[in-house]
Amino acid sequence: MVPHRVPRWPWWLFRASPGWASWGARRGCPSMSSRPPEVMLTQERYPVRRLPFSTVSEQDLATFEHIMPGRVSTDPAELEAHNVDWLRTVRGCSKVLLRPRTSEEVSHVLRHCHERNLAVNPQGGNTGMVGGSVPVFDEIVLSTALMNQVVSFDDVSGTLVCQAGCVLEELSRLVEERDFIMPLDLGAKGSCHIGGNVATNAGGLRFLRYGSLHGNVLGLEVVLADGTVLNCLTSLRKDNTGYDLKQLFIGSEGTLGVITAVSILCPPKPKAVSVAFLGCPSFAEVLRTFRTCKGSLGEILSAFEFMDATCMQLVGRHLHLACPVQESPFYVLIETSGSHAGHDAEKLGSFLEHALASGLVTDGTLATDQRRIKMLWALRERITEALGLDGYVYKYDLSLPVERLYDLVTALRARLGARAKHVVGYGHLGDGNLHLNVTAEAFSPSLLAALEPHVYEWTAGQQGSVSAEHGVGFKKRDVLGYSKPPAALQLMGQLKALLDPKGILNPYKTLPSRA
Ligand SMILES: O=C(O)CC[C@@H](O)C(=O)O
Ligand SMILES: [Zn+2]
Repeated sequence: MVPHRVPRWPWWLFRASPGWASWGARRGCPSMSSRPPEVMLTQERYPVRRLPFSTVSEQDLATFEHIMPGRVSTDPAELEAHNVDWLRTVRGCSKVLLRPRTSEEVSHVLRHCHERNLAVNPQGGNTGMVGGSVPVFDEIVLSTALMNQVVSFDDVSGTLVCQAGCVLEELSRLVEERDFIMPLDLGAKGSCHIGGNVATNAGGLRFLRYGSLHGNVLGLEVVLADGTVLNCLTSLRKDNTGYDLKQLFIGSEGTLGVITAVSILCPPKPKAVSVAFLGCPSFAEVLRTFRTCKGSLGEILSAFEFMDATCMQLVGRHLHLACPVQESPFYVLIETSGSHAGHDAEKLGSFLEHALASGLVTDGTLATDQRRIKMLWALRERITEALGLDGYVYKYDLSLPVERLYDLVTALRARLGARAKHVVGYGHLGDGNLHLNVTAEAFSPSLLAALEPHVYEWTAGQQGSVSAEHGVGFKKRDVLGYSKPPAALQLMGQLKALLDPKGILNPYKTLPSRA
């Protein structure tokens, strides 16, 4: 059985400054008695200027109402949740929320916005990490929430075709009932939309086994800035007819077009899943364990995650999750997924025996039933949540050579000393992806100055990437130069100008501000 993991980000546990719990920002939020301080407006915290877009007039509202009767909102209370990111770090001041149901409606909206020079912020589940899904100023929020129809599922090929607003967890349930799984899984699956996943090229926990959405997405329907509907919603495995245009929109964060439907390839559901949670005496041993594990487990290895001792302490302190093995400097979570329980158990058993005997790991526990698998995954998946309860969090999502993955964490601890509350490293080691998080009592410009550009310079020194899987959004747009050459950035700007000449789609995101 595929483990059922934490269903959605527990948004209410996050805080943007110490001393208060986040309030009312997301769907399904419980009512809380005291209202927390508002998140600072992005335009106040960051040096960003509004571009000369038009502002929405009564006439525009009437046009939208005509396009989608009853699905145009100007209610400030309703807009609040769409203006603030789930980490409660950025906030726009949009006055209009549109909820189309069809790509035709999206097309009519964009045609009108293009003519009128109105900026638009496409929004899925608003679960992003880099401020890409909320307006910076007063961009119109174009939500995919009501575009939630499954079009078809082919249980021979495993191809799912659905609208962009389908929630990942609901799609997972649907395909699992038919003995398939979604090729991606994220902690945010209870809220995130498949269109948002594709627009941000979300990575997640199944990347090691099934690869990126650039490989799993077979086709897309996209509405361009001028309202043109680009129907590339093919379900073909092979289609070598010139430029693979859909790839342009995967990871473009709604800056080149609005994804309205997706055709995606789902792998067969593994018949046997096991999870081993192991303690390692040092990072060198974590690396050796990874190497050995790849060699011994081969095709059944489906995840190799790691976390350091501080992460474990924080999930213990803030979430009361108990460490299932002896305390260790590092922990790894290894998942296997295969088609034959006996065969997988034999392979995993001999790998674990070897790892323990040779001192690669000092202690470990193995789960094969769904309840324990879920428990072990929670230790890794809920680190973000524990960090959110620790204070203000500075987040870095880096791609690095796996041998150097932890060096920056150690170096930063020495560099920051008592200025940081905690410096932790965890992530998708199997993908060379480090989540470096630094917590502090509150946001401080001087701590930020100690972190940036140092973290980015260090990453560039390793030929790494400043965004492995979280994307660029608003927060990382001015550090792209650390990972991309000027000619690549120039070409990105040219593509943007070609597809969205007025720059109305998700402005202030993805492209450098001085492009
Ligand atoms: O909070 C983070 O920095 C990472 C979140 C997510 O990508 C994860 O892998 O847990
Ligand atoms: Zn991650």
